[in-house]
Amino acid sequence: MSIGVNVERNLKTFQLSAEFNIPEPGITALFGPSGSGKTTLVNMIAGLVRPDRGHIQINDHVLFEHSRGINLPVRKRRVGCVFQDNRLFPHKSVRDNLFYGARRNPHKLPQDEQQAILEMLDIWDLMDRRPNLLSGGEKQRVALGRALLSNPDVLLLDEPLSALDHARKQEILPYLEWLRDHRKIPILYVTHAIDEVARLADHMVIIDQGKTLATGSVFDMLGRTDLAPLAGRFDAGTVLAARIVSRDPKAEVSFLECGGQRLVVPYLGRPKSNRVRLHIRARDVMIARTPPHDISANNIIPVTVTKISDEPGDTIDVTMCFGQDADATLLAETSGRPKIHARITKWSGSRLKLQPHQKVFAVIKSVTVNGQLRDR
Ligand SMILES: Nc1ncnc2c1ncn2[C@@H]1O[C@H](COP(=O)(O)OP(=O)(O)OP(=O)(O)O)[C@@H](O)[C@H]1O
Repeated sequence: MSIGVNVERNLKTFQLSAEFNIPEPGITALFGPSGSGKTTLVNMIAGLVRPDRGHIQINDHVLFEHSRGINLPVRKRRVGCVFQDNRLFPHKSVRDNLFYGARRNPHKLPQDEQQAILEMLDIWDLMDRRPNLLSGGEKQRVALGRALLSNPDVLLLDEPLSALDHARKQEILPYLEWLRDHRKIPILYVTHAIDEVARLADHMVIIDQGKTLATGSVFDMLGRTDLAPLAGRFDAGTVLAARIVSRDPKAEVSFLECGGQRLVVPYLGRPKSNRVRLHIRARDVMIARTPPHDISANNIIPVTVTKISDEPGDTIDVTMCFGQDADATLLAETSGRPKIHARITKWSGSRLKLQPHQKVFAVIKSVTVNGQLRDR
């Protein structure tokens, strides 16, 4: 499964010219500041806005191709959409909303897959209610169910959680994780929230002022310190893949293994899977020349400095790879050895006399590590 997008559109005060390919299933985060063109792009894929030029393709299914005059209507695109404002029919029951698109769809989902989706979304008790009697989180679950039951080739989620409070977001996120891990369809997920990107996404497309700025794996993109200034929202950090080694419920901590190092994080209470994805913000990482003792921080990782970016401002971004062996820097480039980023003041950097290839220690408080379970 793949999505290929290469489109242009002139909207008088705004020019969109974006190009990206999403090569495999999984969640691709479409990330960018307000007004950068994310919703316009989603609307183009959905068939709600017509590009001036270019093409949009899902696998070998061409949705739009200017040069050949192809512009499929919305109902022929096999695209499922969930918007921030859910757009449920207020006069229809949850059941009728759910099956609205599916009834007229010639590509119906098999009965058992429909059941699996309804089970997963846990909406049996809501079936006869009207949307005005649902909570925000319940409405979004129904909107998600309606999109999935239409058996789409691609799912477009345009800030589906942004109108929800923290508790309701936590209610929906596991459903999105289920989708990511169990449905083999590409999902394009528009969000402003970097913690959602770190938790859910496999790939990232970063868009600014109507242009694609960068695309790549979420591990690479979140570590790109050069993208940090993007509207002040792109809070650079590190996403690491780790494995749960053991847990201590009494001490309320979990012990993980990542790149040959042990990491301690707050207790992860959902041990369904032993894989975990960690998000560590660059500003939460300290650097020490010698291993500190008698310190509350639980994670003191021997690392080697690979890069120091010295940009205007009072901070520097230091990239370090795990390990202090002679060829650590080389291994980080060639064998995917984990890297970690720290943002420290220039003053600290010069005090520590930091330079590339230097052996130092990355110090991370457990509580600043955001750990999320993942099946893969
Ligand atoms: N129909 C239109 N006519 C003219 N300008 C438009 C039209 N639709 C969108 N725009 C402009 O295009 C730009 C991009 O808007 P868009 O809604 O795609 O951004 P966004 O990245 O989704 O923003 P947000 O995160 O705030 O939702 C904005 O400057 C907007 O005013």
